[in-house]
Amino acid sequence: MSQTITLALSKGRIFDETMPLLRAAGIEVLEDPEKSRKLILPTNQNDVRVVLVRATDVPTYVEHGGADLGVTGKDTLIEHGGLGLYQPLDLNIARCRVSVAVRADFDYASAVRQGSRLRVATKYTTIARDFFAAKGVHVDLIKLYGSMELAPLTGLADAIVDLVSTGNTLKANHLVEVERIMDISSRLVVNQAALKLKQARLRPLIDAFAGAIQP
Ligand SMILES: Nc1ncnc2c1ncn2[C@@H]1O[C@H](COP(=O)(O)OP(=O)(O)OP(=O)(O)O)[C@@H](O)[C@H]1O
Ligand SMILES: O=P(O)(O)OC[C@H]1O[C@H](OP(=O)(O)OP(=O)(O)O)[C@H](O)[C@@H]1O
Repeated sequence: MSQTITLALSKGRIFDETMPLLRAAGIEVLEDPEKSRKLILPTNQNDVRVVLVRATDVPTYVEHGGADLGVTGKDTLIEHGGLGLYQPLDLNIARCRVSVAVRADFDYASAVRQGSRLRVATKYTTIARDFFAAKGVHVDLIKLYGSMELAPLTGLADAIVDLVSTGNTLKANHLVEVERIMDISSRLVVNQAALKLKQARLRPLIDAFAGAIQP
């Protein structure tokens, strides 16, 4: 295993919110991912590079050693399963929640009370399955990869399970949040083999991240 450290990040909020933590570890990314088409970005440290991957692919890259470490949402981590990943830190960034939402004119409480079978569209099938199973609500899950808010508006589903932060997306689509399933933030994930083999470089990095986490 080479001694280069590879950090997997997704463009957008995870990249942006990870930058202050990297700076605390003395690392500056030398190119702006919004301006460059490069997928491997150099840093001011010769032995550290950042690879840009889809948010849902971060755990996969780290699990299989395509990256030594990465930053990923708890939502993504649960859906991935987290197998083979060391998860030393909750970075307290990209905070939001996973919720159930329905059309404002859909009576969710009485559907649940009456034991109706609910059609639920979501990208988060593991979280949704576990949540409704624990409540004893029967659901037909419809897997989507984005724009979940559209599903109740088009008759595809009765409800969605999706991320909510300000609530603006729900509001803009005339949906209401009816249950909060869990709070979400992003975690540092580390390849277990890399942690052993590159300890000398990774430990101080993890410690610097830990020291820079905002409450
Ligand atoms: N509105 C939000 N506010 C705060 N955090 C969020 C919000 N939306 C998503 N997140 C968090 O940021 C992570 C990355 O979200 P992002 O929107 O960048 O990727 P994505 O579009 O969900 O993933 P992919 O491109 O792989 O489908 C999510 O997994 C979640 O933990
Ligand atoms: O409650 P709000 O503050 O409106 O945030 C919630 C929205 O944020 C996320 O989408 P995002 O903006 O990341 O778009 P994307 O999933 O298409 O990347 C999520 O999928 C919701 O749609």
